[in-house]
Amino acid sequence: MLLKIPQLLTKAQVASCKQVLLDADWADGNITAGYQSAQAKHNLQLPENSPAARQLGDLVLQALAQNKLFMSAALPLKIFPPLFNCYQGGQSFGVHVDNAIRQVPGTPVKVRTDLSMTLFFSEPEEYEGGELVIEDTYGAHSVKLAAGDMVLYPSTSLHKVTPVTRGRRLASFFWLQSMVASDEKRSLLFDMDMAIQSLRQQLADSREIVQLTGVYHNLLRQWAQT
Ligand SMILES: O=C(O)CCC(=O)C(=O)O
Ligand SMILES: [Fe+2]
Repeated sequence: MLLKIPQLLTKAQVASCKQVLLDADWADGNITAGYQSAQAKHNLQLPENSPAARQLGDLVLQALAQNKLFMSAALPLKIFPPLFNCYQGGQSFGVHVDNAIRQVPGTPVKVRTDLSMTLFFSEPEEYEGGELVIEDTYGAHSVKLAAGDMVLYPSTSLHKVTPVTRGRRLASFFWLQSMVASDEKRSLLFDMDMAIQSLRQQLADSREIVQLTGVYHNLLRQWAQT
């Protein structure tokens, strides 16, 4: 599932995050790249355990926890602490696939990457290029969102970031392990949850809605790992 989460952060939150990002010390993006992606990755990144990364990462995690659309679509089990990147002066990230397993730095915790996220901090008009291009069986999808918006996509997809030829593209990127590993099953649960919520707005809680809610939870019970 390729999904936009609009306005995960308010414009005021984006502005204060950007200030922290602009004052931070950046490193070469290859610090977290795997063997294949290191050849393709040309950008800057905040060191994983830098105070700026952890402060902003916590803010992003709090916003995610409060976002119903994200929770319903992702059904998160473990979220990798958000990382932050910057592309400028022609920098890009060639086509790659994200590593299947990532260890949370300084801990024994391993996260299987089911979903990948990019949260945009720069407005589209602030830079030229910098599209996140995600491939699926239907073709290539070019994503460039307003600051504060986030995209969620299956970590199994090949993807790339096109060269930033003007301005600067600041973003947060991270991964999560879902309670439901299968993208297909998770998408079914998401569709069902959206339909039930919409029905509930139109009709009073009828027996049928309660029954459908029961089916949702019974499927989740069968498919989820906790
Ligand atoms: O910058 C982005 O939008 C994506 C970054 C990415 O694909 C990665 O770091 O693996
Ligand atoms: Fe990636």
